[in-house]
Amino acid sequence: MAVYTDVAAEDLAEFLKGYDIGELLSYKGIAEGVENSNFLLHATKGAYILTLYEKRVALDDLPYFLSLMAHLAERGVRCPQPAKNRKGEVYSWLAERPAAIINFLEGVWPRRPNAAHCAGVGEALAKMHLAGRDFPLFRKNTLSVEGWRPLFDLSAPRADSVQPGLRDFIARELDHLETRWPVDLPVGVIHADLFPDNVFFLGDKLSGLIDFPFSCNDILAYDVAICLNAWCFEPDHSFNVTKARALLNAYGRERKLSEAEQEALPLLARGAALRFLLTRLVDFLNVPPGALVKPKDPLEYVRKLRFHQGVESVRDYGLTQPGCVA
Ligand SMILES: Nc1ncnc2c1ncn2[C@@H]1O[C@H](COP(=O)(O)OP(=O)(O)O)[C@@H](O)[C@H]1O
Ligand SMILES: N[C@@H](CCOP(=O)(O)O)C(=O)O
Repeated sequence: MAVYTDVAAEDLAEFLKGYDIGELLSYKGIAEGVENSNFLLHATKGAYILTLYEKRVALDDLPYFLSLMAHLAERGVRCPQPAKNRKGEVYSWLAERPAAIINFLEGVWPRRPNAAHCAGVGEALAKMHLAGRDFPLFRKNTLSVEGWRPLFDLSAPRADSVQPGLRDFIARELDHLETRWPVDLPVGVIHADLFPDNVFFLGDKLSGLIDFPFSCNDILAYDVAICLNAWCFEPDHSFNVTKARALLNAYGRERKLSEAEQEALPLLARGAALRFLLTRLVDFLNVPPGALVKPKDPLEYVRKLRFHQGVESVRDYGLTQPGCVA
């Protein structure tokens, strides 16, 4: 989260009259995160998160992820629920942005994820994939392979100012992935951004998943690849195979990865690394003046991508027997 758009107290108090959550007691912007403007809100009936959806969220996509949260919660996946206003709507308008209120989820995200956290996220991801099977809405992933070249075109002219040679590095990787991206792997509802800051724990126990604006329909194993990138590297950028094994095994206990999915994992992990490299690069080069946001480091994902480029088989991610989750 971040704060791109400020909200005046009078406007917020007026906005809250449309909801049955009581009077505004206090609110403050949340500096964490990079995508939307978020506020922690205290009202007489409880604590909530107010989100104003910014650049990467299309208005047409709001019903998808807001109703997905309700769908998942009904099937036992712990995640926040959108509050409906008095007209029964899950979002309305504030400060000229679409805005939603969701309930506050207890827990903290792990600053230093360990193997137990990785197992927790693997299990929760698989359960989410299973719970999404009968979700009736469809949303294409605009940040999958077809979306990467437009991001590259936006960032290419200034990419070398971030690191010399970055432009060519990305261009080569994009060519590689565009010609090999799998088309026949199992698809379904994916979270698409299940980073540590989007998974809450109480002690070692996972207490819930947040941040669904990127959720969409895409290759299920691509979601696993996103998590391998987000959870299984150390601060010194080395890959931690113990964490990866814990994540993959826990995932596999709930939803077994097919042989084809396992074989595709190194390529999917390259794609996932490139996706976050590109969005971070675009954001890094285009911080809006006055925004309360700390752009994330694109070069972290260059290093991760280089690691995956050197991966020969899924065994390098901790799986010992292709075709079966150890
Ligand atoms: N439902 C929630 N309950 C409690 N805290 C939340 C909730 N949603 C978001 N937050 C807080 O806001 C931070 C960033 O939220 P996130 O959804 O990742 O932002 P963004 O909209 O930029 O993707 C989280 O790390 C957490 O501290
Ligand atoms: N996870 C993305 C950034 C978007 O997620 P947010 O939850 O931090 O807003 C990344 O790390 O690049």
